[in-house]
Amino acid sequence: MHMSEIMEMLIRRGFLWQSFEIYGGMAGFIDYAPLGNNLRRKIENIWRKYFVINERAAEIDTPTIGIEEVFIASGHATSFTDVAIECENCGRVYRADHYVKEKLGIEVDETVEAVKEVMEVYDLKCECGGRFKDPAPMNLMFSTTIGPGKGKKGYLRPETAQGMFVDFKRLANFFREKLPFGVAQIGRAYRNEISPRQGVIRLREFNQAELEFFVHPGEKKHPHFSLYAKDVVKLVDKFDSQHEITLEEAVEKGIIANQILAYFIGKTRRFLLEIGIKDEKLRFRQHKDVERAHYATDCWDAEVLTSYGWIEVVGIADRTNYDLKRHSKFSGEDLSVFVPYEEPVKVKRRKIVPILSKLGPEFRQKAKKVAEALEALNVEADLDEVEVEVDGEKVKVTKEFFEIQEVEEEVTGEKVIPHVIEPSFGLDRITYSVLEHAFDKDVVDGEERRVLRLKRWVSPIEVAVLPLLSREPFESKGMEIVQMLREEGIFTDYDDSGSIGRRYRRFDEIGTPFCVTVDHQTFEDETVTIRDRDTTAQVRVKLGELPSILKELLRSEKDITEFGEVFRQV
Ligand SMILES: Nc1ncnc2c1ncn2[C@@H]1O[C@H](COP(=O)(O)OP(=O)(O)OP(=O)(O)O)[C@@H](O)[C@H]1O
Repeated sequence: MHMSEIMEMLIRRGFLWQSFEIYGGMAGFIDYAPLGNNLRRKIENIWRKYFVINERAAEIDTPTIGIEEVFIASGHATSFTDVAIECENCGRVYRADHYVKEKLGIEVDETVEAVKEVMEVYDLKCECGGRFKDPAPMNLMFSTTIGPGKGKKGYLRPETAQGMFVDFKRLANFFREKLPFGVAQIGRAYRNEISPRQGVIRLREFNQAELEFFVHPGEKKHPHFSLYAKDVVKLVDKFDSQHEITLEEAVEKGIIANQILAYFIGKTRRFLLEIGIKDEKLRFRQHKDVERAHYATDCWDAEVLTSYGWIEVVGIADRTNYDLKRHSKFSGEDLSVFVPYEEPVKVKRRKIVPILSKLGPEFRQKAKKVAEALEALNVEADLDEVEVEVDGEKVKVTKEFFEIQEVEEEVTGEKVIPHVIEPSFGLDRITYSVLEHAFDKDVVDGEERRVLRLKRWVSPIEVAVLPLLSREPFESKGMEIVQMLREEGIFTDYDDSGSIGRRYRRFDEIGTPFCVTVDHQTFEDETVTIRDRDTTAQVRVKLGELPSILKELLRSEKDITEFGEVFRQV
């Protein structure tokens, strides 16, 4: 099976098209054609079932353009870079680590220094034979201007995640300040990838489904871990050691940093299997220390084997509280939640008691804020002077303005900035991998056929209604059945052109799991045949029972022969 053979089929049959095709196309952009679009939507809905409905989580939708402040705080404005190399002769620009891997077969750290060294040692040249300029970092965000004239600087979001961090205060309130909770977002993300030469794998505009799961920093556990604890997963750790191990053991041995990461690895695996990724072509690879994003402590990628090699389709990262802390610092908002203790505890502390009669005349309108800042301080020893911050300004307060007293207080809880575990899914890579893994060929009736063995519940067209002969009354009966199935919410197509064998092949090629045929007997006893794409077996069923039988077949992997008299078994 070759990549170009699959791509040819996907384009011809209406799954994926090159964007701007009539103008020559543009690398890094694809159109979802009717079938591909339906497939991706179905995958999204299954994702929702796993990561929103089945968690204490909610889905939101925030703008795809972000104001500059957001990306300064998140670090993307300075750190979201790849190292680029530009040819002095032909002007082509490459992503350095990819070019080095392709030409020299070695991995290079994504730093300017490391790339420079490799270029010198191996005397790396451009494909045109030209010399490269010095490597330089290139920011991957698309920038834009919001509003007329000079306007305000903005960026197209490189991930959906920031929208969820920026809304954290409202979200915490929505979840009644009770941890853990998750926030999900499905939407477009944009990265000005340097040299997107891998077709549908590296896009400049792509679709992400991200879950930010906020937890107490001291409780990196998930209440439903037992659901996946015994699942055996293939892991490649940061030292390149391979393990085939239960998730429970991987946590016990410290291969996976915490239980909640393991939980999401398990859940991600089950989701990917449900949509049709093959288990034997799926592994989880831990990021090496040098590879991890600027915000993460531990990170695992779900990688899928395709004709492009192993590709990352999901990143599952422990982002700690990096993002919330940064947004808190840059916005001045308190992004902590108050976590109550099971029992209040008594603590002794030395407290500053401000002397208000003296503070007033000295600090005037700021006096109240100075007093509050003084009260909030914890002091270890007697002090002659303390410093507090009021409205961003540092203020020195000498001891004539306060007393230090030891008090016993009842503390009912603490403020914490939650940590976040983030499973981040690339829907385009996933959709493409599902198509590749489903692509198959076999021999039916002595002829080679191409068949897309998609899981029934993701197939873009679920049922095809085919009149045996393209004339009346077969056609009207066929259209009547189409209408009946569509009203039941089944994605149904109708085809009356060409021989019945050719029509079956057409629907096999696009992965339609069932074909319903109107034949002579239909008019005698109100029955039709259903044909199964994978086994090509056919059964005869009563027309009145057709919708319920198809619905049951479409949500299960049941054998068609359970549902009716076998009409033809190949
Ligand atoms: N340019 C892209 N085109 C399509 N999907 C992408 C692209 N960049 C990232 N993704 C998807 O989004 C997911 C989460 O993004 P993340 O930031 O972890 O990717 P990444 O590690 O930067 O990807 P890569 O190393 O391949 O550039 C990835 O697992 C991937 O499936």
